[in-house]
Amino acid sequence: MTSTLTPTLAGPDLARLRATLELVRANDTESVLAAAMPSLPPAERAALAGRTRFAHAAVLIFPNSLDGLREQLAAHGLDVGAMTPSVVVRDRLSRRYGVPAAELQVGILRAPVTDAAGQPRELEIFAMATPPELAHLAADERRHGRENHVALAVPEADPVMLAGVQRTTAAHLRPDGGGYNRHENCTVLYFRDAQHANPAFHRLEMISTGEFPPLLAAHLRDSAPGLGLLRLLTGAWATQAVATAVELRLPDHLADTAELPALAAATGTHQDSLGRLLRYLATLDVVRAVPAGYALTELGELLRTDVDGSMHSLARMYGGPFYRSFGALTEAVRTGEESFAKVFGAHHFTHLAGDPELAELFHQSMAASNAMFSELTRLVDFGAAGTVVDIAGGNGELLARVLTANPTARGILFDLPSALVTAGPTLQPVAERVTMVPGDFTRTVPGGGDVYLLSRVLHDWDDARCQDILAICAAAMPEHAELMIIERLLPETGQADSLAVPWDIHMLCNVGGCERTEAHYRALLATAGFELTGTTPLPLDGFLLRARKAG
Ligand SMILES: C[S@@+](CC[C@H](N)C(=O)[O-])C[C@H]1O[C@@H](n2cnc3c(N)ncnc32)[C@H](O)[C@@H]1O
Repeated sequence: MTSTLTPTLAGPDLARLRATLELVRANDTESVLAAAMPSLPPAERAALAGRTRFAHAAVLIFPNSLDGLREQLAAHGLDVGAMTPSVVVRDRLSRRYGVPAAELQVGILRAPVTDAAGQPRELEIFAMATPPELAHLAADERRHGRENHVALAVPEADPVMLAGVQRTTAAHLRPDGGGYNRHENCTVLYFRDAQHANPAFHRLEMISTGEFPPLLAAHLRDSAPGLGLLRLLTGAWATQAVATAVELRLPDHLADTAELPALAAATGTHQDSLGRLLRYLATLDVVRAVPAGYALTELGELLRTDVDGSMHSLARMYGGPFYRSFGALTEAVRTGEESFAKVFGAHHFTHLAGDPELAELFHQSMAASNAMFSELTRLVDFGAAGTVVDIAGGNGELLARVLTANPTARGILFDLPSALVTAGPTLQPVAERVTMVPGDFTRTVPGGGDVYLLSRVLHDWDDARCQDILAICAAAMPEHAELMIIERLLPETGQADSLAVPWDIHMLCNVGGCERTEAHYRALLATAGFELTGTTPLPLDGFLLRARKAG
């Protein structure tokens, strides 16, 4: 049945059409990318612009009828081609509003547009015939602009290039479905930023000639609502799977055999269950499947007990005591007091003092980040230092490295007695040049040193305690001595992806301390009469902060 209605274009739709037309005229590929993904770094934006081309911007309008719409649009200066039916937008509207698809009539019209630089682009117009009973749908869509999008063509897509384009985009926008259009032989990937301030950029469409089945399947999988959340919610399972593997010394045994029966025998485990654990560990990139069974990945190698930089103690701490205290994180956030003390009945270091085995495990686990220490000894020449005093130096891992790299330097390891008893094996190769001094840094620290190290100590404490520790160091340090602090630094602005951010929560939960920005440390140092003289990055998001007494 043909409608005899003359379509009327509502004022708001005309305004939205004009705004979209203006957007097409005013933009090029780079500016569309900049607007759609403001957090995309300029170098990546330029690379993406080199592989894509701004093709069109789209808007959905709501005339009362689709018949004669071309003529209506022409009367408003929009020269559109023939209308084709839209299945994708119709089905999305049908699902969104619970209206049977058969009751919705949606067409696509395209108007060629030339941008300011003379480049050919298009205005894509989706039009839904809107009888009065669908007016609510039109009002809601106009308000939220959910079907607005900008489209980029990927002219010479190949599987590797398109995977890079997809990954780069997905780091800034959420994958939001897509499909392969057999008639036009093109693959379309949708991305979404529902919070974008400009509704025109709520959706981004990437159109590539050709069919890319594995890539499209992965994109559709990532598009499922809740997938990211499921990954977050199962993070604890990953922690426990790794901790269990380490508890069973599985990484050590995997260094000898790949076969499941032999692994089950060596670890004293139920073979089928061990197989299931290994299959899960493979998805976490800790092991990989090989013809005979499983082998360690590069990451898994770090969980062996006999490798330099082993993280096996850290896995036991994070899957053990710290796992239990994280279970009470809500309490820490509620009160601002560390949950470790609630769970174990005493502050972290008091608890360790009464449990030598746990103290040993903790100090070994601190050594898991010794990549920071190797870089420090590479960056700093301690040759002329004379005496290096490591304040709260734990089991001596850092001091041993400093003295090994600087054969003329001498060292003092200062820490609580419970820590010093764990230091013997670590310091053994440099034992002749080291003095161990037990003590409490809230009372005194050794004087007469040339370099004072404070590695990962200040983040254990609140500002008031840090000021005390720094003041006690200042009082003990000769005028010429240098203070070297190793800490992670919170980003000064924004949400930069720094390990300091999760570790700040770790500090809240386990010791009642916090991570800080560089400015925060500068201010703390100033209260004790120190001047920050330099900040140098170290591996694992660590930093070396160098300070001297202000003149
Ligand atoms: C996080 S660990 C850092 C260890 C080492 N500096 C490192 O970077 O691996 C903190 C150290 O502070 C020590 N500590 C805690 N309270 C102390 C106190 N009151 N006096 C001296 N050392 C203390 C602990 O024993 C522990 O070795």
